[in-house]
Amino acid sequence: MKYVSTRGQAPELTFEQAMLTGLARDGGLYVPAEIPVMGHADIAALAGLPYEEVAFRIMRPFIGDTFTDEEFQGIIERAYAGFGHAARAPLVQLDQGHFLLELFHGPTLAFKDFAMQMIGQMFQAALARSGNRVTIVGATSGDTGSAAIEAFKGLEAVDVFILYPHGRVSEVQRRQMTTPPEANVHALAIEGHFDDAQARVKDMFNDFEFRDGVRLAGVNSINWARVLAQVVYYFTSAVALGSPHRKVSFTVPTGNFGDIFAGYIAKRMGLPIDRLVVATNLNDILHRCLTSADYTPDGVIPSISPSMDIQVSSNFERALFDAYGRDGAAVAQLMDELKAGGFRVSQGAQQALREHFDSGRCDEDQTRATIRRLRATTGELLCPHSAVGVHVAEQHLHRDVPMVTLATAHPAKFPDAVEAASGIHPPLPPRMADLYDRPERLTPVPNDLQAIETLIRERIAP
Ligand SMILES: Cc1ncc(COP(=O)(O)O)c(C=O)c1O
Ligand SMILES: N[C@@H](CCOP(=O)(O)O)C(=O)O
Repeated sequence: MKYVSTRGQAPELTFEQAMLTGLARDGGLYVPAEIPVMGHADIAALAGLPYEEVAFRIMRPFIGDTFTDEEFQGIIERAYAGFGHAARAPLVQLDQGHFLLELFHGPTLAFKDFAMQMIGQMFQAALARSGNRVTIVGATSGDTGSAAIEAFKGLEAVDVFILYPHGRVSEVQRRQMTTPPEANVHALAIEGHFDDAQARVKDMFNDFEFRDGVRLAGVNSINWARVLAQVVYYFTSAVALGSPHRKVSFTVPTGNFGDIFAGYIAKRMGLPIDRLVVATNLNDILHRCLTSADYTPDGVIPSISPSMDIQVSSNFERALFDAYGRDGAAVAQLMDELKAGGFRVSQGAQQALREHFDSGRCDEDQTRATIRRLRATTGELLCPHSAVGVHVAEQHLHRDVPMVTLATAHPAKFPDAVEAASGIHPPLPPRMADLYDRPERLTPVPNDLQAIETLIRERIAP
């Protein structure tokens, strides 16, 4: 299995190289050269299997000879051992034909744990074999950062630097990043919003002297391995609802387009997914683009679903690559236009996107009303991101096709917003009950590439 860049100018890599490389050297994102397709019988055979076994069968064709079967099984077992639910990703029925996929039973209470725990294990195994050290740099609007710190804290061969937008993550998210005492963890509070943090991370990858000097690695969803691990729960949930004998649709609270892109990969692999519905908050650039073809960021608006306060949606580039017939030059051109302000998707590419994706938007009042109503009617207490998903899903229900909405975070990560909407203060699980008492450690940084690179160099100096 080879991986190619969405901008067509970087060398093809193996899975292991793509995982450790992060961003391609031409600024693009790695994707598999070909998507392996699973037959009807192979998908049917997933019914009733433990999550770990499904994960093995789905991911195995993508990893080539990076790990033996035995090593890979061990990695998967260790990755999911710390999850607080035997099913790992349980399905709950909300209404006739509408289901919620709870993805918040991992160690940091968000869907990011599904991929980050896997990546942590895979990095450890690969680095132990090579004897190399890496410097991980990540951008977060709250959840990627805490999941990455949880997965990499205390590892000998890794320093992990997480840039989060100062004052724009929830207190629980911030404390999850700033309270781990391990010396290899560095929480950096950047002046600006998530798009600034993500842009600086990409700048660091595009500064080859810095990148090679510190052996930079990335754990944002620019890393293909992140997307791959998220493909698995589309299969477990669809099969539980009758696939491959029956079609299923998904609604995904979306920001950086990584999670929904994993659903698209599941569909390309043969899972009979009918619609993939992009659910956005006020930062609705993806909804606007899918409906009007215009992709022009117009400033991030802070919302009560802060993890989705994103206007430059990194993985949309992967979807555009396919929509433009895998024409790297066309994607590179669009990304240049984006740097200059924005771009328009061609008619053909928009049509190609709309073959798979629908979209919708949920404002702040609708988010609060959905949290309140779902608590009253189903007993389910939603986080604001999941509420955005449920609201949009409700506009896309079809009688004959079950809809699965992804519940991407635990309500206790956003207690103030949830309490304001529902009157209920969601408690943290007992293992985190002292989160508010633990000392915090963070470094404020300006939105300035040189300053951030200097700080990282100083911190990792022997
Ligand atoms: C809780 C939550 N929901 C939804 C999203 C959006 O996911 P994606 O960025 O993969 O579109 C995020 C951030 O990524 C998140 O943290
Ligand atoms: N919402 C994310 C933003 C980063 O997304 P990623 O999937 O590219 O890591 C977060 O919580 O940090």
